Amino acid sequence: MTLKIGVIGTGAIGKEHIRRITHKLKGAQVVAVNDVNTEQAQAVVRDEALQAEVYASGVEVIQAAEVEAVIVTSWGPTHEEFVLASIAAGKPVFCEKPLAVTAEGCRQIVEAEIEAGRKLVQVGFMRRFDHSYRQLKRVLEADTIGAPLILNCVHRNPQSPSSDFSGDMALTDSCVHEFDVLRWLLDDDYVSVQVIQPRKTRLCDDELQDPHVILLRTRQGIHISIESFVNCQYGYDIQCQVVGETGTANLPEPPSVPVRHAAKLSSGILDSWKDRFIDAFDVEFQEWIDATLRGEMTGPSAWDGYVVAVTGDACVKAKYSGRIEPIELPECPDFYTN
Ligand SMILES: NC(=O)C1=CN([C@@H]2O[C@H](COP(=O)(O)OP(=O)(O)OC[C@H]3O[C@@H](n4cnc5c(N)ncnc54)[C@H](O)[C@@H]3O)[C@@H](O)[C@H]2O)C=CC1
Ligand SMILES: O=C1[C@@H](O)[C@H](O)[C@@H](O)[C@H](O)[C@H]1O
Repeated sequence: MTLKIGVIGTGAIGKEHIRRITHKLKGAQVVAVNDVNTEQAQAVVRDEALQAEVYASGVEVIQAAEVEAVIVTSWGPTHEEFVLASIAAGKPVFCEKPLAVTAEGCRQIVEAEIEAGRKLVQVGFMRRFDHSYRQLKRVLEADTIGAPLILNCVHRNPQSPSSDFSGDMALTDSCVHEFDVLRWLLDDDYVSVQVIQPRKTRLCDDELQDPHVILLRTRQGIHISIESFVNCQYGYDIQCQVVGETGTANLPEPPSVPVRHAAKLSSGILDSWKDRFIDAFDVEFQEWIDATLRGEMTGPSAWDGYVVAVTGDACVKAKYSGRIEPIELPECPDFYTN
């Protein structure tokens, strides 16, 4: 069986996902695309030799008879409309982060999905599919280091990740990956957050605060520190250390050949999320394709997207209030616990 997919947004990550579905993964075919930049959408169809129609709008892709499932990789503020339209059409939809740019938008998606009575939405939190995070989770589940007490995490990009990167996007656009993967890792939820603004680097846009330190507390009382530094210059560096009652466990580093040369011992550091998470994206999409063909939805849900948005909003509030702010969530609906 082949899953026939429509893709909305053929920019940087849209192209990557189209390539992996077309040339690497099994069980799916891209049959329809759209981008507000029509020439770009046409170029992807040509360059990847797709048997796909270029539609004039995202909604037309969703409604196209040949499209069985939708991938949304357009600009963040457009996600909500396309996810809601996919739910209305009864079609499974994979949406890159963010699910919506406001918590209220995410909540509307949650309500629409519950109303539809069927899980249709998966959010692109790919770290849950990363081999190293999965290894770390297994160590915690085996109780090897006792109960987790403290997490020390780092999210560093060499330069601001996009030309429109501004304001509080470090909190609402970059660290969303930590917000999702850490609650998954710990099987826990956040209750409060404090955001510290250390001395600013001189090597970024004057308007931008960089770095930030985000201090989260979970229901179980676990203390999490996330350093977000999106202009660190030297590379793309993701770290996570769990301190437990009887030991510590670190996220494995990406493999790199240690070189001894000229009185130095060195190893490489990656410089982009594309390389760091390339395998995670492959696993994420293969699992999504397989589950969708079985009529299931097994990855990060609309509820997970909502929790992350609420966490991001609380971070922004904490940044400007300078106080510890509560992270208030309603009970998770039964729909998402089964
Ligand atoms: N999971 C991850 O690690 C990553 C996720 N992303 C997310 O993926 C999404 C896209 O990011 P990029 O590809 O880097 O951005 P991009 O700017 O390269 O591509 C976005 C595309 O959306 C198109 N677009 C904008 N409005 C549209 C509309 N109304 N209808 C159809 N197309 C429209 C633009 O023309 C552009 O081609 C963002 O939400 C971003 O946060 C991006 C990078 C990494
Ligand atoms: O999603 C991503 C970017 O949009 C974001 O801005 C980067 O900081 C992340 O590391 C990357 O995974």
